[in-house]
Amino acid sequence: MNFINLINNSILDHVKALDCLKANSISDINTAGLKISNAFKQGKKLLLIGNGGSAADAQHIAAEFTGRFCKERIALPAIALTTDTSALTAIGNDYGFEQIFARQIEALGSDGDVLIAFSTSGNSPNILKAVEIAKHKGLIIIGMSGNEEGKLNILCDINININHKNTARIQEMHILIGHILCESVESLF
Ligand SMILES: O=C(CO)[C@@H](O)[C@H](O)[C@H](O)[C@H](O)COP(=O)(O)O
Ligand SMILES: [Zn+2]
Repeated sequence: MNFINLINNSILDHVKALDCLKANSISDINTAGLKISNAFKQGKKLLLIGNGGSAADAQHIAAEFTGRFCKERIALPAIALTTDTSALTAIGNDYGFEQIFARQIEALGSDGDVLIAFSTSGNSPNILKAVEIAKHKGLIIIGMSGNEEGKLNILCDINININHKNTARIQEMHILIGHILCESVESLF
């Protein structure tokens, strides 16, 4: 008994997801980096949302901007809306789980801010509600998804879609894209 087959299959699957990213998303990642840089240069901020592993991705990328990624530069304003347990539990309890991000965006989002919405299914109701209100408030929406048929795809200004069946592999591409965005934006500050 060993895990060798599982390990080989996971690596092969990861490479397939990487090929898909390379073939389809380079221009969109470039546009996303420029939009985030321009927003920061205009004094706007970046908000990030996601569920489960993608909540961790949202926090991870926000921290790269407020802290630093590869070089010394000014602190950049990025906030993950996945971290405030009081807000998440109060909004979830009083308005429903679908509203946990939407309500925070209503409170904190402004015209010209950027929202990164991570959702591997592209169909999580709390993500879709958040994107709806963000659109209404004039935020620029970058969707990171993984299901060609997800509803998120058509709601975003920039849609970075990893066409793959496996949630973990999609998330691995999302964190790579997140790091590339950090390095691209950081190079301009
Ligand atoms: O990390 C993982 C799987 O790798 C899970 O926690 C996963 O993020 C959760 O099932 C999420 O609820 C999935 O949501 P979404 O990506 O479809 O919006
Ligand atoms: Zn996971």
